Amino acid sequence: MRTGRARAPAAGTVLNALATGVGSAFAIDAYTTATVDLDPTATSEATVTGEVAGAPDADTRLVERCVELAADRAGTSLDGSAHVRTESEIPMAAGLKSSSAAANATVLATFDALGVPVEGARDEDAEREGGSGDDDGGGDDALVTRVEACRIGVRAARDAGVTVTGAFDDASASMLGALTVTDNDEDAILHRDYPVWDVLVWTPPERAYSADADVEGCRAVAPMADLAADLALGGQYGRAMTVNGLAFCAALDFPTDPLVAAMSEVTGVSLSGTGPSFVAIGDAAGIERVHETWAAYDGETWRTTTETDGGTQG
Ligand SMILES: Nc1ncnc2c1ncn2[C@@H]1O[C@H](COP(=O)(O)OP(=O)(O)OP(=O)(O)O)[C@@H](O)[C@H]1O
Ligand SMILES: O=C(O)C1=C[C@@H](O)[C@@H](O)[C@H](O)C1
Repeated sequence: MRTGRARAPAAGTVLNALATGVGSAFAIDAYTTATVDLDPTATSEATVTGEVAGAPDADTRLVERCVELAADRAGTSLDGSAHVRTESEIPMAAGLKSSSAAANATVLATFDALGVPVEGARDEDAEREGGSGDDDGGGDDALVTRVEACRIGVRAARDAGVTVTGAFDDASASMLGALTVTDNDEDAILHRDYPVWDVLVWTPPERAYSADADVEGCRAVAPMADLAADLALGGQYGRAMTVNGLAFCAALDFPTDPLVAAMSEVTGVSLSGTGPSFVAIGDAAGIERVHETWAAYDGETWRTTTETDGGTQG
């Protein structure tokens, strides 16, 4: 039996990509951990099974597909059985990129089990991969970069049907850490930065699966998404977030009260992903004032910070 482990962080939204294909997200300090057990004993049919700790009915197709695709990339055929188990601090289908974190952690854990180190400091990854959707490994097939590992998880998410655009924005923020702006149609990184913020998250009790989101409604706010993209590419992440929040709350029929209550106290505030969570970024004092207001809402309100390390093996 060979066992591999890895973890990857959740993320919050600067810009939802459902309107135009351009999106932006930043990693936060909450994690999903994956453990992959590979039993090489040959069976008549190789099996990959999945399990989500605390959620026996969860759909495990995403993480199972991640194991298959990572093994393919490593040139290993899964003749025996493979089992992946995830444990997560991130609520599922809450807008906090649980699917990206689970996919990234599983791909990294599979490579860990196979003894394949995933290369690349975060800046090297961004430089090597910046702007190119075609160059998957810097030209060296033996080398797996973190961006390539991330693209494997994005492909698995598309295969499993849990995403609309592939969500390379969320996946790259989770895998590389810090903040990315991406073109999800090309799976390309357009911009990268390392802001340090206090972060407030409100997660209402309901859940919203990204694959069920009203895509036509999101496309209708494309002019505001273009404005948010210009702001984010110019480094004005907070203003981009708040424009995004107003536009996508309108498009997806979420309340704007949490945004209005927060926007004069913080640097930026938005609906995260396709909801229902909201995220605010700013300094500690402003975040604490908004915390007092959001704490009265139903569900969980919690403080965290930006995360800059991204996914890690072992
Ligand atoms: N911890 C996990 N382990 C295994 N699979 C997971 C895990 N978290 C999420 N998933 C998969 O992702 C799906 C949820 O995807 P969805 O995109 O709706 O959630 P999200 O990533 O939290 O939301 P958003 O994209 O709005 O941030 C689940 O149905 C499951 O297939
Ligand atoms: O499924 C998708 O393609 C996406 C889902 C949300 O997280 C969005 O925030 C993201 O930009 C794209």
